[in-house]
Amino acid sequence: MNPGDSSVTAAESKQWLKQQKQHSEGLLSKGVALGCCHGILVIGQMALLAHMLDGAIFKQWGLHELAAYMWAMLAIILVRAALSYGSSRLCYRGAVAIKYQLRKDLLAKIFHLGPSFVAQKGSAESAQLLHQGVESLQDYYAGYLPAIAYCSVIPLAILAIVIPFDWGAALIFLCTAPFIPFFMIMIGKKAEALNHQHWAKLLRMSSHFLDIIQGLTQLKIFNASRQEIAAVASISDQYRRQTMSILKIAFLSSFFLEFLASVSIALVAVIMGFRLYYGEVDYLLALWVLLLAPEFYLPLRNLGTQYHAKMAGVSAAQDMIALYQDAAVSEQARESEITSGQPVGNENQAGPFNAPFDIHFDEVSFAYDKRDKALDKVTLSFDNKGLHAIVGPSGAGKSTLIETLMGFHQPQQGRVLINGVALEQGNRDAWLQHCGWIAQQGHIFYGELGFNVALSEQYNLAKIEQALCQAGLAEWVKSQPLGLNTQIGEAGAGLSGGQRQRLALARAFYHQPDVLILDEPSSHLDKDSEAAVLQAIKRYAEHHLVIVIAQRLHTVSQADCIYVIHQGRLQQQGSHSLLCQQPGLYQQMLHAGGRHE
Ligand SMILES: Nc1ncnc2c1ncn2[C@@H]1O[C@H](COP(=O)(O)OP(=O)(O)OP(=O)(O)O)[C@@H](O)[C@H]1O
Repeated sequence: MNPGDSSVTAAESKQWLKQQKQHSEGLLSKGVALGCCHGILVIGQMALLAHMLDGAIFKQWGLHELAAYMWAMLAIILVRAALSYGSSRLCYRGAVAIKYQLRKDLLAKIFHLGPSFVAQKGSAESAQLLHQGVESLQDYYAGYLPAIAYCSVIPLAILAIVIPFDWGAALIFLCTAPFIPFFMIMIGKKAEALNHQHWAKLLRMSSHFLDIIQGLTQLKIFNASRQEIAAVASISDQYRRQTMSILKIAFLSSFFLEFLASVSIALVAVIMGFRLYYGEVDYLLALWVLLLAPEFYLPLRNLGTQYHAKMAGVSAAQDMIALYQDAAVSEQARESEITSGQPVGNENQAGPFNAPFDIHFDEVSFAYDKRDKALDKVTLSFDNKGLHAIVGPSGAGKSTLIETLMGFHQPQQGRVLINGVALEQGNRDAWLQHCGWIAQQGHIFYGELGFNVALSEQYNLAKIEQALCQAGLAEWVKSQPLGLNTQIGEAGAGLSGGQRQRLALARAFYHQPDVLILDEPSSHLDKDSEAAVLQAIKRYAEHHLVIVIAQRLHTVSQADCIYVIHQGRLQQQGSHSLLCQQPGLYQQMLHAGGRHE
């Protein structure tokens, strides 16, 4: 799904945003309640002020008569200040609690949808949704939603109290108030569409920036940086123009709201002035109504200033809902597979998978969207331990086969059976807990070396040292002044290709997965280190299942079983010595020096 192409309507988005209030653990409601009390108390404060002015100006009161009112005034000001502080703080904390929960949920959904979803959507867009998208909800929950509540409570409270004293003044309030929300809705319609386009453009711009930063070296080498800078300038300019259009609407709407509010207050003042002149009301009442008039329009004016927070929140929420829907569809597909699938083997095993594992691909076919089959009726088995290798030319389907084994792709035909249970019938997350996967470019996280091996701040020192030793990295770590506390830069900056690969291997040895999958585990290593690492892998395979993807055939000559894949089909299988004697692709690859493009 492209951003901005979301099929989620604004109404659904608003409904969904309201439902998320439950994550604020009541903080938002308490904050709004305090805010309402703060707003309602203004009626008393203005009544006191009116009495004081009336007394001091028209009744010639001295300090003694005014003192009681002044103390009451001080008390009310202090109470209102405390209520205002408490309300803002609770609303802020409520919004933070909602954001925290949403980030957790969204991240869980992204994990559930897996790497293929992130690859399709774009990592920058996913990150932007998690960061900026969720962040834009802060003002929605802490600003816009309370403003809505104040609008429906405070003006009504003022009306309800003014009516018994002077229904005429209440009538003026009642007639002028609807102009403001009416005008806001008119402007909001136009601004809503613009805001959604603005959000979509922001997502595209983030993707573009990330692409450029990641490919900076390539762009420099191929002298393409100028075109890219021009492309970025053009996207940024479109974004700037869109931002200006939104700002124009925001300024215009603020101006009209202020204008309408000022005209309304002036109208109240003029009408009350005439009524006072003709003796319909006394000074005290006229003064009180006049002091209350700005307070009556204040929540409506505040709502106007919070309106952009609402639109930004609604736009971001549309993409979040789309993500939830994608996750729900994937979940449903999995559930329907479970209910419609024929139970295979022992049904009780369908829950958590238990080691040791026998893996069987039963006529598995899979094609990426509208592409030729990447896997075509593949039938093969991996025993519960030993070294197994998958070889084949580039684009043969080796990675797809492994990703299907890890449940990232659902076969369109056939099944992957783990201990006799179809993978889609069990819990994929439980299965993944038993797998360790070292991709060709194993990801190295920003952080300390020890963390990068254990993927946790708390680690077992002896285990980590053993893992580093197995991966041939122990000597290098010892030579570092900070040892395991050595800081590693983003994506392994500061490490050579070989060190990164060994670090990723050490991670696998530390975690001791039952099924270890390695993609070209020695591609960045020199001959001596390669032999040592292959030896360590072979030793690991004595008690675990290890599956190695390789194009360099000498790295798999010791494998217990080699599977040769070509154009998504299993072409040959057997030991190195057997395949060497068999005419076929393996022989051709051997003669071509291990590679076959
Ligand atoms: N995300 C994707 N979307 C569409 N097609 C894909 C995608 N990933 C792979 N393919 C296609 O599926 C086929 C198998 O790809 P795969 O990556 O599994 O091959 P491979 O054997 O691992 O290649 P290599 O050794 O070069 O990594 C190829 O034709 C490839 O173009």
